[in-house]
Amino acid sequence: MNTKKITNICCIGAGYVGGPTMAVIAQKCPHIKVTVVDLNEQRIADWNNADLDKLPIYEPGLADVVAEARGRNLFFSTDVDKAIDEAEMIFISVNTPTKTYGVGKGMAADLKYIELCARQIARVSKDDKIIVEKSTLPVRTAEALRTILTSTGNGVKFEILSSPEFLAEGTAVQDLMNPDRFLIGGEQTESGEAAVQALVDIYLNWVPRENIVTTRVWSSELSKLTANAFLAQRVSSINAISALCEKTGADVDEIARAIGKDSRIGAKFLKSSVGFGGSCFQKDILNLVYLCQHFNLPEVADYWAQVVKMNDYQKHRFAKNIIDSLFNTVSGKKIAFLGWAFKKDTNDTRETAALYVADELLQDRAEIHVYDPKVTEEQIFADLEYLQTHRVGQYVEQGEIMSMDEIRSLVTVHNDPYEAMASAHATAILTEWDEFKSYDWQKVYNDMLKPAFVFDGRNIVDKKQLSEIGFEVYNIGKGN
Ligand SMILES: NC(=O)C1=CN([C@@H]2O[C@H](COP(=O)(O)OP(=O)(O)OC[C@H]3O[C@@H](n4cnc5c(N)ncnc54)[C@H](O)[C@@H]3O)[C@@H](O)[C@H]2O)C=CC1
Ligand SMILES: O=C(O)[C@H]1O[C@H](OP(=O)(O)OP(=O)(O)OC[C@H]2O[C@@H](n3ccc(=O)[nH]c3=O)[C@H](O)[C@@H]2O)[C@H](O)[C@@H](O)[C@@H]1O
Repeated sequence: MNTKKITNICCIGAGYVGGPTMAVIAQKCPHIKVTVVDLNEQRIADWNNADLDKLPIYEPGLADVVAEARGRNLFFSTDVDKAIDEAEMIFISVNTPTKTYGVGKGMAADLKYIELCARQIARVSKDDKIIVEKSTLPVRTAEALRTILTSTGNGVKFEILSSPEFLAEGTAVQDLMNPDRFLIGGEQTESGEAAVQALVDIYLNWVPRENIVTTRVWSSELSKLTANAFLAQRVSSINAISALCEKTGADVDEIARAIGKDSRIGAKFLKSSVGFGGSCFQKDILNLVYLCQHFNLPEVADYWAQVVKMNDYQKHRFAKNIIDSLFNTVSGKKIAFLGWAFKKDTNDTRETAALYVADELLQDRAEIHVYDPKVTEEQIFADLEYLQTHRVGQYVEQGEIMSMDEIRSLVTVHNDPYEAMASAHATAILTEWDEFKSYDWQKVYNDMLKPAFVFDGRNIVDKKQLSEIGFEVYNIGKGN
């Protein structure tokens, strides 16, 4: 096995993980050539765009990192074969969505893109390589990769490492620059340990050794699903308490502050909300549930499934509260949406709570006027269209499939938040963008219909101030 220092890396998948991760590696390791490849020509063209505002992913600080490394030792290309051939280490960073068909539909991770990568690497490679699983994968995927990679019989040797990514969107660059830890799982063989060391050496260019954790492969793979399950469970736990707060007059933010002071609990990730979104929490928990079912652990499966159920309930509760408060129907009423992204500081909308809330209101024929500082109109309609063809989840399944013509007649996307809210019956805050806090709420009030409702799904506006202006304000987890 090759134990020399790595000088040429390839990453398959130029998405939210592959792009920022490789940009940071390239910036921190000018001696390593990093090539990020993707089948999606538009995405690669966008990564190569001279105008850094047009990068395919919006992340604070990312444009500066790309500007420094691109063309020096960071390259974006569609020539996957060439990049594989030249690389000593190949990161696989392709998407692993929930299966939408066949065995494990709606639960298991769809590994078809991973398998395609493995087959392509096996076909193209002429010398030994280290393969790094960056994508989030079910435990024991490395075994399947090995079977494919070693099936050619051409004598090329592969070491497979698991190094899952823990970055969060919106803070990707910061998370990559100062990670709590980088994790590497490898085999306990001489060549396995050499491969682990090769990757440790790369991370050591900017991460202290104590923040690089090494484990067995299976532990590393399962750590990623476990971390996301624990994080999502915290959000569902505080959201469950928010429902009880609303019935009892307790304040969920005060509770979060009180319990967060306990160092065993910790203060982070206790922000009650309209529900978690994003491409990973739900997908990874469903994957975990599927694995537990597969290994005949139904009690464990049920335990984790409840985290997703609670999240569906939270989104539903928010939508239902809007309808109930607006005198039991929103038909023909104008509801402004502030925010569409699944969290602030990202243009990513995958599994965003806003989509599910919009769907429930559209079922009742509300007119929705959306403003989001970073999400495009095209993306919002693509999300709504996707939902019509993938009605999965305890509440959306009950909804009827709507035609895109009807949806387009009910949904308007605005570039100006004040226009979105003018003459609205209600404003719903779905994403915690900072700019929403500093709006001229008196002007908003003047322009809205009365009674003017604000449903704050992120608890970011000052309820007292808005109530004094005259708004009817509903928060999450605050007895009204
Ligand atoms: N989005 C996030 O914040 C995080 C995601 N992850 C995990 O990382 C993985 C990737 O996620 P994202 O970057 O969000 O996905 P993404 O969908 O943004 O990017 C994946 C890219 O892979 C490309 N691709 C798929 N098959 C390919 C092939 N055979 N050859 C070349 N390119 C191919 C796609 O065209 C796409 O551009 C997933 O497993 C996800 O669970 C892990 C941590 C954070
Ligand atoms: O595997 C992944 O994809 C990533 O998933 C999450 O990152 P991400 O989904 O980008 O963003 P988070 O900050 O975790 O937020 C997820 C959702 O939970 C919500 N959330 C988060 C925290 C909180 O206290 N309350 C809350 O409602 C957010 O608004 C958002 O909708 C994890 O935080 C990352 O460590 C992980 O790498």
